[in-house]
Amino acid sequence: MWCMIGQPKEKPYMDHQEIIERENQAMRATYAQQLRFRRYLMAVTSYLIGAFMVGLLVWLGYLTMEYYLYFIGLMVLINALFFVLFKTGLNLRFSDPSLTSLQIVASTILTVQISYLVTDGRGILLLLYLTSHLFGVFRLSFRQFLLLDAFSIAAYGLMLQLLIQNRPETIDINLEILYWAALIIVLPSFALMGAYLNRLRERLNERNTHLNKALKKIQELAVTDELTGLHNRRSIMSELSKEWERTERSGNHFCIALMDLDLFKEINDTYGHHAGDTVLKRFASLVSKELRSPDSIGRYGGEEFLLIMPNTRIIEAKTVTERIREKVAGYTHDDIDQGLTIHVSIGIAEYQNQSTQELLKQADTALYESKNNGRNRVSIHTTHLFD
Ligand SMILES: Nc1nc2c(ncn2[C@@H]2O[C@H](COP(=O)(O)OP(=O)(O)OP(=O)(O)O)[C@@H](O)[C@H]2O)c(=O)[nH]1
Repeated sequence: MWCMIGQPKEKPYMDHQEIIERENQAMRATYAQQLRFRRYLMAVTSYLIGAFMVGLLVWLGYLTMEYYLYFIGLMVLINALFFVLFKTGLNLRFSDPSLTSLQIVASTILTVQISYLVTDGRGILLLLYLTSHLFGVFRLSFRQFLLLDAFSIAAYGLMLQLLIQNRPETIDINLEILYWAALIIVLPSFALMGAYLNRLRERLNERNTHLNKALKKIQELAVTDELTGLHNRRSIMSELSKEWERTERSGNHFCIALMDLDLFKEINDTYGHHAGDTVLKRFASLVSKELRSPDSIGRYGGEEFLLIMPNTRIIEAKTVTERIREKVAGYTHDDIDQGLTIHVSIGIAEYQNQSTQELLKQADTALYESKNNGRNRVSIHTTHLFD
């Protein structure tokens, strides 16, 4: 959001940019949640592959059907739990809403149990540890990864200890230690890969933030008058079109005012261009302070400004612009010259179903009248008003 001079800091309504920004945020949040759910579905797929592999062990006679059903039951339970967490949005209450660590812990516990229950073919189950840890590569920090690795290695170690204690005759101890050593070696390498991907992701995020900032700045520059900080001509004309469309739909009223600094050329000629610029900036600031939040003001030309007053009848517009005129006239630019005052001539017109061009022309005619009648005054364009 860019900041126009004189716009109140806290607005009682959301403007167009704020609405867009909020919509974007909501869209990003929805997209992130969809992405998490897609990753969860990937995890479900890897569970199914796991179920198939364990099924092969059953077929080979290394695991009883009873234990296999226990494995399938637990697998369904775990996945149903995560499904509910993602679908109800409860996952958003966790510090990591992707629940990556939790999912890896759950699948590790399941795999360790099956590793304990099989009578042979334990080596194939090592692949399940690796696939579950693969998911962490996308998400976890190096530290989180190491913690998970430590957990998995310790769980496997504990399982091994129980095997040695309870069924030493069914295992080849050297081979089992070799499996464990493989885990100890391979899992930390995943952590390194994860850390590398994390760094890449961070760099990408930084670059994105940078680009977003640059884009905002460009958008800001595209609509802002550099000198005064008000809307530039293109932007205020676009505001006028929007107000015209809004009012046409709602059947409400709005007014515009063209404001032109009086004898401004003399300021430039007498005090220099820099002093002229200072006066323009000050004028912008003075006027902005007098406006209500729905009003918009922009620099229409060199020392000419266009004010749009939504939901306003001509009598109210007259009151507002008279107040502006008085404020401007009452300000002394002592830093330029002791007691120096600048005046503004104003022409106002009310929307009466005419086109924006016609409306501008009417305000301009009224402004011309103010100039002709001695300047420092507000004139109303009255044609059509009482039709
Ligand atoms: N300092 C400065 N002067 C500007 C800028 N844009 C326009 N001007 C000057 O504004 C002056 C406008 O002069 P005129 O159009 O003759 O109008 P005026 O002197 O205000 O006389 P009236 O409008 O009849 O009261 C010109 O001298 C322009 O050079 C600007 O950005 N900075």
